[in-house]
Amino acid sequence: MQYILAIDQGTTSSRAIVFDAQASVVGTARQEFPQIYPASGLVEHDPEDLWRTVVQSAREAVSRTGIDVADIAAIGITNQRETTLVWDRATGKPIHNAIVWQDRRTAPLCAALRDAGHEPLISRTTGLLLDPYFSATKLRWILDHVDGAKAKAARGELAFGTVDSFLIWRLTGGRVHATDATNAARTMLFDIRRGAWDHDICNLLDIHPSLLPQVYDCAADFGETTADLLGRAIPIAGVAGDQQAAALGQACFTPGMMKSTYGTGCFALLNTGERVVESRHRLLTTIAAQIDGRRTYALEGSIFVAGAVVQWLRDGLGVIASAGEVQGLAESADTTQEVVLVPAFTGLGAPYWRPDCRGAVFGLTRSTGPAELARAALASVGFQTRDLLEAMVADWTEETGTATTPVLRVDGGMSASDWAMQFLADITGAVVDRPQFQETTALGVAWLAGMRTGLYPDAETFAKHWALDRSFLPRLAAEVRDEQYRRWKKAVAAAISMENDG
Ligand SMILES: Nc1ncnc2c1ncn2[C@@H]1O[C@H](COP(=O)(O)OP(=O)(O)O)[C@@H](O)[C@H]1O
Ligand SMILES: O=P(O)(O)OC[C@H](O)CO
Repeated sequence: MQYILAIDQGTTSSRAIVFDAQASVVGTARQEFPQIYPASGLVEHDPEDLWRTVVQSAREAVSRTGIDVADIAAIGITNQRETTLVWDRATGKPIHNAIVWQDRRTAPLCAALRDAGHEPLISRTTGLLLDPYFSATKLRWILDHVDGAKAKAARGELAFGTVDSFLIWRLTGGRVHATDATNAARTMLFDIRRGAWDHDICNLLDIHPSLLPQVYDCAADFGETTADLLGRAIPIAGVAGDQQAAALGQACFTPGMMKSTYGTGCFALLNTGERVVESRHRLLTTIAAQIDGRRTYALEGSIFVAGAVVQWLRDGLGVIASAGEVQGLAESADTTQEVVLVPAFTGLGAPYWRPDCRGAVFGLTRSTGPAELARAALASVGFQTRDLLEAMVADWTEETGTATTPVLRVDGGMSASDWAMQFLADITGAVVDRPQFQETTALGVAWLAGMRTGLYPDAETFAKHWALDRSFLPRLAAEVRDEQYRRWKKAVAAAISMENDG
């Protein structure tokens, strides 16, 4: 028993990685799947695409390594969070496409709940804000819009879950309906202090308790896969939302440590240890991990569009053929043009929380071209991170009484761009550390599963594996940095002022 199979079901692709006993990668496989955009602000995934790509990539990763399946000690599952599925318990078939975390269709319901004065209870209990980002209102939407769903839910015939739950259900042949505390913390139905579903919020949203999965530690017994999937039953021993898993993979085990992941979106997590820090600056409070029944917490800043802006340059504008080309194009930009791009394609996340805001570009001239747009696109990710970092430092300083800017441990597809990472350091004034090993999300959940099965060591020993690839130091003078940031804030304010204005 010397391998761990990590499944990373992300927003744009499903990945499977086999790790050996030293937590080194011995095999990987990845499959993309289609994004479904039914209308502006709406994003769905076909659940069968999620399932198919997970199974295929797991099989491919295992067969590429040539290892004996009997040597896989356990599986770890990490996933895009908040994305909401409801399936029929009898057939295992979802009753609607998965509604993806980016989807804004429940903005009116969130606004109605806010107007009715429910936000304080929800924030205090769940650590979240009333935003369509989270699962609860998406679940309500499915129950309200699928014929017969409410009656079936009342009869206990339906199951709700985030992607981890759906995968666990399918992998175990419908025997286990479970999730872990980090995923539960993203539903807006979970009391993060008590570590239990909150009856008041469930009642408020009319969510029948039979819909909800059992909530376990991140390293726990989540059942065994059916033998037909990989040739042998394998225990599922670790589960965590992908951003929490990345924080573990980045070895952010100590309060004050921070990671920032640049995938489709950007998610920055600051470890606050056992403290539940209530943000005064519109960040989220979330469960960072639950191990041996002990919960640790994080402050989180969530940005909906990071690498997705590069995808837009590639697929929407067609100015690059692959994501890797964006840096060269950005470097060729005329730097005297001060183009600012606010990529609010699916609204603005932290700290603005404006689901109805849409993107905008400022400073266009007759000679603005693809290079200037590419530069502005990469820069927008740095500016958005500064928004988060300012809020985080303020919250953490108020909590601890010490003002320090944390080092940013970065990862995710976009962190491959040296230009973007240097700009990030320049505009935030923070040191940006990129590790050698980039699959931190898979590594984090592999650690949970491996620790549970006795293959991997405790956190402290595991943290020693973290190795630096490159450190980006801030080079801009503070006045220049602040002037550029001031223009960004003006651009965001202008984009917000256009909200609902066509
Ligand atoms: N060299 C690069 N420069 C900038 N962005 C990149 C680069 N390579 C990938 N990306 C972006 O990173 C994202 C993919 O990162 P990944 O961590 O795989 O995301 P996810 O888990 O959300 O699917 C894509 O949005 C892509 O545009
Ligand atoms: O799949 P990713 O890497 O885009 O992460 C998505 C987040 O979990 C959404 O909260």
